[in-house]
Amino acid sequence: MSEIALRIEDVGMRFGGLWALSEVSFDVQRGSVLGLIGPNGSGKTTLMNVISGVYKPTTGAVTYGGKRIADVPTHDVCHLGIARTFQIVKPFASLSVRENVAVGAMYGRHSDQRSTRGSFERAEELLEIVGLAGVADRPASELTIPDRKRLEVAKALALDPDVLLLDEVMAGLNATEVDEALELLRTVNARGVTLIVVEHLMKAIVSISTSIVVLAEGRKIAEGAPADVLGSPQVIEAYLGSRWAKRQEQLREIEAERAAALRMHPEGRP
Ligand SMILES: Nc1ncnc2c1ncn2[C@@H]1O[C@H](COP(=O)(O)OP(=O)(O)OP(=O)(O)O)[C@@H](O)[C@H]1O
Repeated sequence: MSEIALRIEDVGMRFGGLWALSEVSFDVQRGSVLGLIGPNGSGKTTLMNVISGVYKPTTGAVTYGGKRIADVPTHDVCHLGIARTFQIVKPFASLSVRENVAVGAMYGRHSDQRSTRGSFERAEELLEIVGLAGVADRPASELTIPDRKRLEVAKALALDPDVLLLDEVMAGLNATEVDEALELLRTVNARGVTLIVVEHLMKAIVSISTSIVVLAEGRKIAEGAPADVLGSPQVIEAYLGSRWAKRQEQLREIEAERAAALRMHPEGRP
C-alpha cells in the first residue's frame, strides 16, 4: 500500500483582497512525482511557498509526517525533510560550485551528524550525480544557465530531503538540456526522493509525473494520471483560454508595430 508523504487540506491563501489559493486539497504519495501545472498566476508558486513554510496559509493546513508545517519555523522546515529550488536561481556567486553544495550539507537535515569534511564529501557525491563534478572548483558565477539549475538541484539535495519541490527548473533550457534535466530528476526520484514539479513545459511534465494536479485561478480543477488530466475539457479550456489571451496580446503588439512602421514609411514599405 502506498504511503502519503504530504497532505494538502483545504488550503487557502489570501493576499489583501485576492485569494491566490482557495480550498486546495490533495495528497502526495511517498516516492511519487507530482506535476503541478496551471496557467500564469494560478497559484503554483504560492502553493510551493505554503508547502515549504514560507507562507502560513489563511485557511487549511499542510501536514508532513503528521506535523502541520505552519507550526514549524520556516528555517526548520528543511530539517523536517522538505527542500526546494527557486524559480530565480541565486547561488553564492563568489563561492566555488563545490562550496555552494557543501554549505547546504552543513546546514541540512543530517548536518549534526556530519563534519566539515563529511559535508565536502557529500558535496562531491552530489556533484557527481548532477553532472557538475568537472566544474566543482569554478566560481558559481561562471556557470551556464543549465549548470546553475543543476547546482540549484544539488544544493537542495544537500539538505537530504525526503520531498523536493522544484520550481521551473527546466525553464529556459533547450530540448537536449530538458532531456538531461528529466534524466537527473528520474535519478533523484529513483533514490527515493518524492518530487513536486512545477513546470510550464507540458511534454516534460507528462513524461516525468506519476500524477498531475491542475490549478486555475487558485483552485484545483483537475487531479489524476497525466493522460486523463490533460484530456479533461476543463483543463483544455483553462489553458486554451490563457493561450488565446496571450495570442491576442501578441497580435495587438504586431498590429501596433505595423501601424508605427506605416506612419514612418507611409508608402507602405518600411
Ligand atoms: N506576495 C504576494 N502578494 C500579493 N499577491 C501575490 C503574492 N504572491 C503571489 N501573488 C498573486 O497571487 C496570484 C498567484 O501567483 P503565483 O505566483 O502563485 O502564480 P503562478 O501560478 O506561480 O504563476 P507563474 O506561472 O506566472 O509563475 C497572482 O495573482 C499573484 O499576483
